[in-house]
Amino acid sequence: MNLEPVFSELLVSSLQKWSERKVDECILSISVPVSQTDPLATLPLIAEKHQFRFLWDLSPRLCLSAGGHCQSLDLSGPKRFENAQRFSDEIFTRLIDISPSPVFSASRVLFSFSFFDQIKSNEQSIDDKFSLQAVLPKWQLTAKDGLTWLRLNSVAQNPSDVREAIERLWSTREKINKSPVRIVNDENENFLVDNFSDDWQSQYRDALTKGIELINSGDLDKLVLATRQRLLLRKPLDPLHLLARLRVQQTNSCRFLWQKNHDESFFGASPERLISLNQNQLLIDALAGTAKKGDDGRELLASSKDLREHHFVVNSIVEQLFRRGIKASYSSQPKLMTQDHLIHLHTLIQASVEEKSPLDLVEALHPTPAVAGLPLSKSLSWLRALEPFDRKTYASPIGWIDKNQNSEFRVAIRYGQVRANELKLFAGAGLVKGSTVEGEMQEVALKFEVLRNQLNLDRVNCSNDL
Ligand SMILES: C=C(O[C@@H]1C=C(C(=O)O)C=C[C@H]1O)C(=O)O
Repeated sequence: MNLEPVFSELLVSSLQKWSERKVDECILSISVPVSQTDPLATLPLIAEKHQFRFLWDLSPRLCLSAGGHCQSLDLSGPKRFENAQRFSDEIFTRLIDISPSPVFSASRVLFSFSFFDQIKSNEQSIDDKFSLQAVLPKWQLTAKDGLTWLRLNSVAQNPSDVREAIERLWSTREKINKSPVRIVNDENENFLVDNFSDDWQSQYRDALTKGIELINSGDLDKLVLATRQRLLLRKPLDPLHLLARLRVQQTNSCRFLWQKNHDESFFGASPERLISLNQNQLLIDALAGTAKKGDDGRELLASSKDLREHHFVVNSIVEQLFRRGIKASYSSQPKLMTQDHLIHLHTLIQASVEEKSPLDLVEALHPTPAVAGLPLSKSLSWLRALEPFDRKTYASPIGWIDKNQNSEFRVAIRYGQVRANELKLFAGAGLVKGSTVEGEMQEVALKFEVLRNQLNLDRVNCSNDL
């Protein structure tokens, strides 16, 4: 593969491929190598005036950032996974990939689902009511193994659209090549918090008490109740600074960002793969059972309550796969996974799949009992009743599908929602037989504390009246 592109050659081959197009509204997807750069640090340059920004950061492995919409779909309702798959399939039939590029830099459709298929009506704002957002980004920057590729997706209806796309790609490539490698480094920056409220505690305590009653009476086997902590920041927050910190603090996770516009975004550092599909290899993380890192997890591995909580998740995932004709393999004993100050029970579930569409799998698995409960539909009704807010995209699938149908979706946990200078952190804990209100309060308080520390959120004043 010749890595150094030549403008005139790119133009000629693009016009040639465009002239062979099979659909009128084709999408040109053109990619070129750029000098090594950090997609996180360079995201403001590619996103420029575009509102939409996305980050998927597994660096030092894959790191991908994206900005702007080439094509997008927002919708709500029970058929959202099917419609999302159709959207993605249609995009890739219209897409003409111009230049050969490494597999890791393939064009991707990006997806964010909300937890429920309808957002609670009292929490909807005009642009906050969708349970699926799908985007083929205008710009995509992908880095892996010391290589970085820039990609532009653009609808081309006539030859001048083709030329214009190549010129834009070329000038952005030059900007990136000329700009020094800027790593966002905010090691020492504190994000000052004017106010943060501990008022989640009393409401959460009540919800936990009711949840434990439901478990003890045998109505439910498991229920994962979540709560949120609201923080008011000194100044509006640029989530990229938070993500740069999470990259240092949460190495064992995928850092993600979905920024709808300048004011509104959500981000997080998820240790939990809902699915990863690479060729025919399917990988899933079952993650449930949490302790503070301290005794190297010996207590956690011996805790019958945590093991039960964990096995509910493993069994449910394996059963969902089996129903779809997929035979999974996994070890019968969980291992430990550490994430900064937290330690979890973890089982890697693997399978070979043939011709499965990624979003069929996401639909089958979301939400797992790691973030909802068992039996599923009863636990979802109880979550609606006991959580006095809408989860929106917390604990929901976020991810991508590439043009080869490779795909990865994470469960959006260790998560915050940003709106101007308000930040809401979300965390949840799983209840099973043997859970106590105090134990689960502590688990969630610990999750909040870890996240606040990682983000360097320093409290200036304390008040309970947010
Ligand atoms: C729901 C969350 O985490 C989930 C719940 C866990 C538990 O209850 O032990 C552990 C990992 C996650 O699957 C969260 O962190 O918000």
